[in-house]
Amino acid sequence: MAKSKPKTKKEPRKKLKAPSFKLSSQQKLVLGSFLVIVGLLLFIAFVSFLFTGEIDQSALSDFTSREVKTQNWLSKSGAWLSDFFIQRGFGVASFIFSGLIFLSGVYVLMNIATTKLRRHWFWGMLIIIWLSILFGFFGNKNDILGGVVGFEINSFLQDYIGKIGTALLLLFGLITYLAIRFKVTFESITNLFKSAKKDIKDELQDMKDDVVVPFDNSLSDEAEAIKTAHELALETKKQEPKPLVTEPKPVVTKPKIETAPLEVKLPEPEIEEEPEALEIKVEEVVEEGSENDNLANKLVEDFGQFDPTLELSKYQYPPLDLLKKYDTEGITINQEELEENKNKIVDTLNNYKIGISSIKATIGPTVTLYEIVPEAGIRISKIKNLEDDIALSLSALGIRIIAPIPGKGTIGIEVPNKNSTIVSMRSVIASKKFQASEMHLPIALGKTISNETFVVDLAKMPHLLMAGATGQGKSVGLNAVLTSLLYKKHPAEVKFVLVDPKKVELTLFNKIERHYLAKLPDEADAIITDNTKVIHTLNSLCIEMDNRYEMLKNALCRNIAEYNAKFKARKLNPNDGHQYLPYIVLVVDEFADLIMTAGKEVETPVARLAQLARAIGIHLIIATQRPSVNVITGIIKANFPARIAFRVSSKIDSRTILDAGGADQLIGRGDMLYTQGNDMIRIQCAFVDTPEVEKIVDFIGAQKAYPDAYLLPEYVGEESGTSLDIDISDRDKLFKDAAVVIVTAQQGSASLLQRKLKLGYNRAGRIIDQLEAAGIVGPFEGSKARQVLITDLIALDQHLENEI
Ligand SMILES: Nc1ncnc2c1ncn2[C@@H]1O[C@H](COP(=O)(O)OP(=O)(O)OP(=O)(O)O)[C@@H](O)[C@H]1O
Repeated sequence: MAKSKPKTKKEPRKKLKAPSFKLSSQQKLVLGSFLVIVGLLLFIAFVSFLFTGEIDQSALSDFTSREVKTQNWLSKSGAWLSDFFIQRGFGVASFIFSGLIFLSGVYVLMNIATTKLRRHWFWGMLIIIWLSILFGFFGNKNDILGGVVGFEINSFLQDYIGKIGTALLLLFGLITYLAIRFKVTFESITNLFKSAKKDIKDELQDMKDDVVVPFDNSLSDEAEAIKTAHELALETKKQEPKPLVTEPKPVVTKPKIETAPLEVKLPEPEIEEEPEALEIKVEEVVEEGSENDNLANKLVEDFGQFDPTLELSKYQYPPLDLLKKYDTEGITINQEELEENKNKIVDTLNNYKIGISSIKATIGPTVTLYEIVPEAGIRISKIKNLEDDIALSLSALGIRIIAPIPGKGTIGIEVPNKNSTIVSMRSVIASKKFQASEMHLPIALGKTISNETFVVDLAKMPHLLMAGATGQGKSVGLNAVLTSLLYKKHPAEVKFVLVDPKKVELTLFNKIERHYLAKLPDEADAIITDNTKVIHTLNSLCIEMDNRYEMLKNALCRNIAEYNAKFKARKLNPNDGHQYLPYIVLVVDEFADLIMTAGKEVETPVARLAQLARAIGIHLIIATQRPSVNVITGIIKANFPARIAFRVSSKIDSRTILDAGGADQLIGRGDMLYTQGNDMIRIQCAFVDTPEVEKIVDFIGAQKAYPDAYLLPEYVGEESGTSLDIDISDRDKLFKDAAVVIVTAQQGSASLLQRKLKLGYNRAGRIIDQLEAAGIVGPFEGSKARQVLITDLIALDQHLENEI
């Protein structure tokens, strides 16, 4: 008897529950609109009751008689319901009922899962009771504020704990509600007060500043300083409106250089939607309130968003002080030099009967740009052809003529400064532009001719080709790129794969192996110097790429940013093989060497990665000192739209890198041209020398690290591939390990193997087939994991022994 009781109790409950989850769309429409209307009717009746309740009192006793009329806007039913809920129930808090019923209707109509709704009802009811008691505390029995319930509970409480006790109990209820519902803590309240105090203080300070300095001359932002300089230049021009053909005066712009040391402040990494072209096609993600979403929301509510940096939460970004300040930093204006150059340019052009209507100079760190506006009727090509003549007359190397300067309507003549200044890494890292940038992979390359810090996003490039003759600043450039990323990205967010056939340039980075580097499993060194290992690494990256695509496809995401955002929002289950994906930056310091020795074996995976890897966060930086066509082949060039050229020895080399001349006219020592497909920008590369890099890696290396470098999937060369044969001797090396993983987890899925053993998709698939042949897992079952036929590890051992 006792046993049969729960059965009879459970069965009807199951039957009752089922239809509530399986309403057809039509039923949902009917039920949803019914609830919405009931909610609205109740609300109207309640509002009306506030005005007509008293008058209708007498009519309530004669509810059945049709003669008795009521004033409520919903007539008798309205009067009766309002009386029931408000007067005899919970007072004005009953309005919340109408809201809850209305909300329920909306949930049913919009097909939103009911978990959240249940929570609304639970908290709603508690608020109704609390409000009713609160209002009852101040009211009397017939008061509509608290209703009968509020009044009765109050009188009960006051009998036992008195008025003060009841008031304190109400306060306690409020605190409990805030603590549970909104996760309010004592700290958060004190912090709120503190920040409010600070805001007021700041506001007052701002007001003070506004009054004292109406125009701030000591602007720290370079861009603004330059703008001001231009404005001043314009003003000067206005004062001298007469354009002198024979004696044009240069208007000197004197950009202000930022010297104040800035503290490195890193904004929270933020994932943005990426609008770039994408390789994989996925179905539209249906943002419906599915059970998964609800679970994710609940997890986020309970534990907050997933924080990839948690494992190294105490990680400190390198401070700015590790970077050197240079004496030769800061632009000095040599008025004589400017005047002299201007005269020479004007004279040379005059010799060829080219008149100038105005000339203006902008002094950059290495070159000065003279912008000239020729007189009407002068052909631009005529000036362009005089490049060599102007260079001769100025007796200077590295003259470059930009005719016309895109978007400006002037012709630019770049003349190297006699004394060039160093652009320190420190100044670009400290710049507001870099600090405030919210790019995925920000790189501070250096300063432009107008002395603005030049910051680009590697994730948008999406790959970078760097070339230049030896000794012109390539290695410094690579270090600048790596340093920028180290200053801005947490070890959890980016990993480097460093290939250094020269064996000296990147060795320093060994110290941050367990923080920032990625390597092949079982490899002693993370920095790859051996050519065969480079091939393995490149192929391994291709496998990583395929794996990542698979993960993105399963997660219905188009790119890494979307995927990581979804993972952070706990919408992807790690048990399904999902994990937070760091960006991977592959740096090859001497590509020519690799191509010469390995040819196609290197070119093919590099081209494949370059073509496909952008969406899944693998970016390539390839440097070479031999920019010839057999190194930078067509297929490589086609996939590297972003290119940097340091000085090269011939126009042909310049054409190979940039598809245009110009790199042969640079002056070296970090003077470079950058292009991302269209315009070419002249930049002075930021200078960071080896001791500075050493200090940075020492600083990072001394901190707590991950147990190992980021492991790339293992690549098994073609020669060691296995067949699908049942032959035991042909099995994969990892067959036994895989069997253990599968039997332990009791889940026959290839993605489990991929994750646990760090394998590529194809290899994991092959092992699964071998496991099937060995009778360890069952046959393919579509989207479901295969059945595991061995129950535990002892049985597995026996099974394998019997095979031999
Ligand atoms: N941005 C820069 N600012 C000032 N000087 C620089 C800059 N870049 C390079 N130099 C100078 O040029 C020298 C050579 O630079 P770097 O070692 O980067 O050349 P490289 O192109 O890598 O040469 P190699 O190919 O032989 O390694 C540096 O030691 C430094 O003195």
